[in-house]
Amino acid sequence: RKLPMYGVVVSNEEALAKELEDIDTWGGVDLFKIAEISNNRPLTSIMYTICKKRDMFVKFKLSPVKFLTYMMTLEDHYRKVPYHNSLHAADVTQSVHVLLSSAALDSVFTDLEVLAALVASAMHDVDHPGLNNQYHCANSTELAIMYNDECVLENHHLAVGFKLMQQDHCDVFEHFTQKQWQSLRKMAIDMVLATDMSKHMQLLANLKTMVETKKVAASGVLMLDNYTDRIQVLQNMVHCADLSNSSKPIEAYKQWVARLIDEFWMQGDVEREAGLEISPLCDRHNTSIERSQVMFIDFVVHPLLETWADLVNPYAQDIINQLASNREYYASRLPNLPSPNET
Ligand SMILES: COc1ccc(-c2ccn(CCC(=O)N3CCOCC3)n2)cc1OC1CCCC1
Ligand SMILES: [Mg+2]
Ligand SMILES: [Zn+2]
Repeated sequence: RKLPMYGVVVSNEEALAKELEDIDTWGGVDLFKIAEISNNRPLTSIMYTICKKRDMFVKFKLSPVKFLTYMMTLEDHYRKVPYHNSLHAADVTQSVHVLLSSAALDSVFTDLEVLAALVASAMHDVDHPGLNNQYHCANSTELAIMYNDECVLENHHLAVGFKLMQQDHCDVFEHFTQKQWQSLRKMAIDMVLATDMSKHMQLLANLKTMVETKKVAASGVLMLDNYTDRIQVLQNMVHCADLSNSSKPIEAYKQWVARLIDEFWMQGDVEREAGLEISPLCDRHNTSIERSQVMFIDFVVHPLLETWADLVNPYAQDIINQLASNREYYASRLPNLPSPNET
């Protein structure tokens, strides 16, 4: 049976082909347009295109039909919340695909590690309710009770992502040896759990140490000789992709900001309605969008991406440059503070 070129049946395959041309480039795809053309299946079409390009179906004897059934089921389990929907998962998956292709990482990772990073990215926020971990823990929600306040959402995303795979028609890795399956599952779990912001400082510290002690082969590629080092690079890679909005072309960045603020404000509305304390940045009557973006770039994103750029030096300079220009965009639009003599 002939499968659709990009996994999803679309009205206009040439238009989709055109949008997917620069899938190997940072910020090279317009995901919002891909969502429109693919009948709102950006995650399925992006993931299928990447896995086909990386020859995963041949390498691992994956059934394209089962793969597509799983991806569409996974995509259906992303909620229609403003930010944490399947478009964000498609964005992180494409970003990881580009980071994996850094020349400094050339043939550093095995095909199984690459597949694990792509699967982790695709499922990393599935069934996100649009309410963050702080909300779940503060209110001892069902999920917080289930996961004892520890990486609550991230544990849930993994549970849903892997549960869907147990259905026979979604059993993508049916031909895997027990060893392959256990390895992919452990690596995907370690990567998704590392997208919890509470792990950020530890991840960054590990990455800095790795940069200081990095061993590079004569060919210029990184040498990672144990699981701890290998998984740390993969965890930081997915984490960088998860925080990559501010280092993408400004038009895309502005869209992500608008979607995230919408989701935060919806959470604030839920908290206000319930008479709860409104979480930081979630009060629609009191937010400085520009200031919070500039501060987040200065204190979180830039330190992380700069360290990543050092690790794969010089192969992330364009990412750093885009981040700097995007920071300037918001810094130059900071509402000017009342000058001291104004009351
Ligand atoms: C487009 O702007 C952002 C895009 C992504 C993030 C961001 C932070 C942490 N992550 C990783 C997942 C996580 O832990 N989250 C998901 C976001 O909500 C907080 C818990 N992602 C932050 C962003 O901006 C900052 C927050 C509001 C103003 C400055
Ligand atoms: Mg998340
Ligand atoms: Zn995410």
